[in-house]
Amino acid sequence: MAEKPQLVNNSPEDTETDECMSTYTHIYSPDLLIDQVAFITGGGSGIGFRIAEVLMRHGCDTVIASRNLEKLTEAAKKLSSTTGRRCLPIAVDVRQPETISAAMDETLKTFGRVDILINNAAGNFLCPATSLSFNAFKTVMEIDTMGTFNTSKVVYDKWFKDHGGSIVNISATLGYRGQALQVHAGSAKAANDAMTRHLAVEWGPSGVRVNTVAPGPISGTEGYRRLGKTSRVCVCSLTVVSLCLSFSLSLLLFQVVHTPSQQGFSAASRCREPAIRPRSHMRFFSWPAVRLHTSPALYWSPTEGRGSPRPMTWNGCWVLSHLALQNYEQTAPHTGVPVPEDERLLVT
Ligand SMILES: CC/C=C\C/C=C\C/C=C\C/C=C\C/C=C\C/C=C\C=C\C(=O)SCCNC(=O)CCNC(=O)[C@H](O)C(C)(C)COP(=O)(O)OP(=O)(O)OC[C@H]1O[C@@H](n2cnc3c(N)ncnc32)[C@H](O)[C@@H]1OP(=O)(O)O
Ligand SMILES: NC(=O)C1=CN([C@@H]2O[C@H](COP(=O)(O)OP(=O)(O)OC[C@H]3O[C@@H](n4cnc5c(N)ncnc54)[C@H](OP(=O)(O)O)[C@@H]3O)[C@@H](O)[C@H]2O)C=CC1
Repeated sequence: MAEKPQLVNNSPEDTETDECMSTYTHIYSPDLLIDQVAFITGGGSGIGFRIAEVLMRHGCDTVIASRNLEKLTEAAKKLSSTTGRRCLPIAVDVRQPETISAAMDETLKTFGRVDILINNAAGNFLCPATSLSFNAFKTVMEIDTMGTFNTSKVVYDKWFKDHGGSIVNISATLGYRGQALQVHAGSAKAANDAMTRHLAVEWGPSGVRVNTVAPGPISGTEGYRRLGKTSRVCVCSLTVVSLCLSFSLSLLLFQVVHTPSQQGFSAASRCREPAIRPRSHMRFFSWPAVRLHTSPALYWSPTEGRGSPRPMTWNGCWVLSHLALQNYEQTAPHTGVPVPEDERLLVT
């Protein structure tokens, strides 16, 4: 009889810095992305850095692209020495399509292919609308929204159009209900969410999947630091914050590798209770709350439907990610063993 599939629960340590994790437990095969190539904007820090690390730990080579080449070079060294995979740092301003175009040329020359695009680069700061200059609003729209379009279009034209691929846009939940001091970032991310749906429909026939992951506040990141102490207390008052940069791990891998068709997966959350402990997340995300939609976009919205956003704990992300995978794939990660419907929420 096949061994009963179980999810492991080995959380990595929390960290406040852009260092690779000192230990790592694979929940999927280490070879899952072997010899694939990911182009990650903003991959030199924060969430983008962690995404690069996780993909590389599964056999992927990466390009990390942003404005600060010194920072990228440092990050690439850390990533390569920890994972044994290649990481190419390239200076890019996503507001300037010609820099992205040159970066793609360099990527194809070095690696010969691109399989995954992570649109993670963004800019944000807290500012009330009344104090926000026209240029400040425009700057955030240009980095977050134009930047996402620019990069997607260049990568599509130069490679995905003929070879297919997977685009994952890093969004944010702050615009779902409206947050003070965030009209610029909320508007930009909302536009990106719409862009995700449109491009998924248009480019699906070329074998390109376009999805969104929308995190709530993630501690240990620049975005989180920029909230400032007072705002952090407002946002996090009920929750023990823990780093969950690794949220990207299983969910992104699941998305980029396992979603078989143009139609993606929508994990629309409806949180009705304090979601602090993993068990809450289990109920919260239990079937059929995690459900398949015909929408091509994936929205992981751990704070949607709540009065105020709260940081997702690592364990919550862990559970959510596995639920997403299990419910969609109906197989256990790593083993491929089919998961009986009544046993899909196993967590050890
Ligand atoms: C009473 C209420 C109490 C509490 C509030 C409660 C809740 C808080 C609200 C919501 C929080 C809820 C959840 C949020 C949780 C987490 C965050 C979620 C999402 C995070 C999204 C992110 O994107 S995080 C990414 C963070 N990292 C970065 O931003 C790094 C990159 N950033 C930059 O490079 C710069 O900061 C930049 C974005 C400004 C771009 O740089 P550059 O191109 O060089 O532009 P500049 O020339 O410097 O500036 C352009 C114009 O913008 C104006 N500006 C710049 N900074 C500010 C600022 N801090 N405040 C206001 N305006 C600013 C600048 O002056 C320029 O405008 P001019 O008119 O002067 O030209
Ligand atoms: N932190 C959080 O709590 C949350 C974050 N997010 C999203 O996660 C993503 C990462 O944020 P986080 O890790 O916090 O922040 P970081 O500041 O670490 O990441 C943003 C990255 O974008 C790059 N970048 C900024 N502007 C440009 C540009 N014009 N061209 C190219 N690259 C650029 C920066 O590098 P460089 O300076 O070298 O250009 C930086 O590496 C963002 O999309 C953010 O909106 C969403 C919800 C919550």
